[in-house]
Amino acid sequence: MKLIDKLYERSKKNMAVCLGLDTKEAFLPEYISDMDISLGEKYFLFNKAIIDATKDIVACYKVQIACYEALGMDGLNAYQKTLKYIRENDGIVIADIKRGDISSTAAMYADGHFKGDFEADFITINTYMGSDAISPYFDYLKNGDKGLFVLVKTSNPNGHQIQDLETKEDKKVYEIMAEYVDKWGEDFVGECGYSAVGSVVGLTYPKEFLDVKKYMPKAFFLIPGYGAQGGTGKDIAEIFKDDICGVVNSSRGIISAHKGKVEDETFTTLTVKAVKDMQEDIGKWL
Ligand SMILES: O=c1ccn([C@@H]2O[C@H](COP(=O)(O)O)[C@@H](O)[C@H]2O)c(=O)[nH]1
Repeated sequence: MKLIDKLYERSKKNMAVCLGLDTKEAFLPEYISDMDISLGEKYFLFNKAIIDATKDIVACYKVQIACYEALGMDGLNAYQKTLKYIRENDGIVIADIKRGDISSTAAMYADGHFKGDFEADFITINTYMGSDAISPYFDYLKNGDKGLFVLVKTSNPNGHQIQDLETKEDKKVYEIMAEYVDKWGEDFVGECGYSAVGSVVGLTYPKEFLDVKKYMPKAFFLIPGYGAQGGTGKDIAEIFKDDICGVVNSSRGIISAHKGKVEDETFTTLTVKAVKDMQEDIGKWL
């Protein structure tokens, strides 16, 4: 089975929940904070406990590399161990690395994140530098066991400054990007009808989401913006009207759910509850 088909199946089974491991010191339960080990080692113990508790109820995990890079080598060690642990447990992992560069450098990013120490299943990329920033990844997509999520319309408040500009073709910049995503994905479509070249579109702009979807009917979506950024299950209803065409990420909303409430080994009961609440919130509108 191709990776995109596996992600699609898991998304349908687990109500599209993508659990974001944006691990930060402030989110650690006290029993881990108090340990006499490095911060990176604490991050991994925290992530491992969350993965063990949620691996059968989420569609996938998204690991935000910035949270680990911020700790230097100690953090990158935790990042590596987290990706490996998810994949060893038959989980699907999206590395949120948002890379984008000239093709000779993009080829190095492809090697760095699709094999070796930092091997992930999907990675996020930024193609606002054009086709050169994506073409080096295509070789890795041919076998059907890797995938990409391309930034199209991001969830942040000021994304409109560039992405919503009108072009001389009477389309917005993000609409042009969506057309490119559709073209780039043509050769990598799975049995489910979606391509391994997917798209990042934020839930914080539900109207624009419906607009952008028309330009790339084969794109599977990575949808950030749920929970901490204000997105809700109601916002996703229209987007998922015909099909569960993506995964919805929540990071802070899930991994900090226990803070100030449960600080011992049982903290993951509140992580699981946060995942189930999110599933219910999405499911009730479908
Ligand atoms: O448009 C985008 C693209 C990526 N992100 C990332 O998703 C998570 C969101 O975290 P929350 O805590 O659920 O808000 C984070 O890693 C972002 O870098 C995004 O938010 N918007």
